[in-house]
Amino acid sequence: MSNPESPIPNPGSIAFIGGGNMARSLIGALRRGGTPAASITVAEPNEAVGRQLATDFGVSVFSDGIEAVNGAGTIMLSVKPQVMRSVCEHLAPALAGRHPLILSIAAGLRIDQIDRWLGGGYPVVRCMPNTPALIGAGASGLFANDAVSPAQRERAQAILAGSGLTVWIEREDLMDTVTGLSGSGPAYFLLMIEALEDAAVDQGLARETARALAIQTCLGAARLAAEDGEAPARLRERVTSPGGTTHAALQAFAAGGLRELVAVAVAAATERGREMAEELG
Ligand SMILES: NC(=O)C1=CN([C@@H]2O[C@H](COP(=O)(O)OP(=O)(O)OC[C@H]3O[C@@H](n4cnc5c(N)ncnc54)[C@H](O)[C@@H]3O)[C@@H](O)[C@H]2O)C=CC1
Ligand SMILES: O=C(O)[C@@H]1CCC=N1
Repeated sequence: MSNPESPIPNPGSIAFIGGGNMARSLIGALRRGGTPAASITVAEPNEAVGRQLATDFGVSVFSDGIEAVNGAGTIMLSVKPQVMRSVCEHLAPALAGRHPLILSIAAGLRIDQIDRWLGGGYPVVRCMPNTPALIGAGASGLFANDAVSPAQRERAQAILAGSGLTVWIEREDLMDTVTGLSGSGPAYFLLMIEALEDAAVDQGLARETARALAIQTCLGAARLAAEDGEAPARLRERVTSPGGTTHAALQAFAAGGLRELVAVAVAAATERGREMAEELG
């Protein structure tokens, strides 16, 4: 495991195929970490999106992937899962002679699918980042196939580490679990912030005040869990006076089956990743 404070070795020349939200976050992190703009190319068919990337990060943007991958040592596949097959099949002839390192951040898609669509025999690292990557507070799981060399593992990790925590996952099927946990996870905590805010507003607190308190409470709890060294359950006990207010709230959560509901939600996200992979062949 590495944390965001780890030094970021120069990851070399990298081509992003798809310059949307996640790619933008990862490119921003690479640039902030000192990767020169000249080492980054992007294929992005949406002109406005591409122009903004070029303006903000100084990177070269092409409308066609073939131009973007020319000479790149690492290819980051950052398109939606639904277009990944056609994107890979389009790139295959241009990559066949040199087999560069392939990274994919697509939810669900398995390494064997991506490798097959590219023509086979590629070193592929499947990665699952999340949106807090935008501010360097992301969390990524990574899994490499056997064709990935130790140096390529380091390179893959360096590319993701600029945007936050990186963790190597021991089995590829668990990457769907990572997707259901941390890939989709920012949405769960944001939903909790929304719900807390709404509950307090219903009781009469001003929305602005409720939002500020809810956000800071989420941030504070996360920082405590990250920095204190105690397990989250112990930290929760410290908040919970016997017969007090927190106890009353936690009892309400338990009566509503919160833990079970969270397990069902994570399982639904995990399963959806697997289904998407099946649907896309
Ligand atoms: N949004 C999230 O929270 C996370 C997303 N992911 C994965 O990241 C990938 C990208 O997701 P987002 O950035 O959210 O989507 P997005 O829709 O913002 O970005 C995808 C980009 O690909 C471009 N594109 C479409 N066809 C293309 C082609 N043929 N060649 C090059 N570019 C093309 C689109 O114009 C778009 O800008 C997905 O596979 C998703 O599963 C992974 C982790 C978290
Ligand atoms: O919802 C999705 O499919 C993507 C993958 C993880 C987060 N967003």
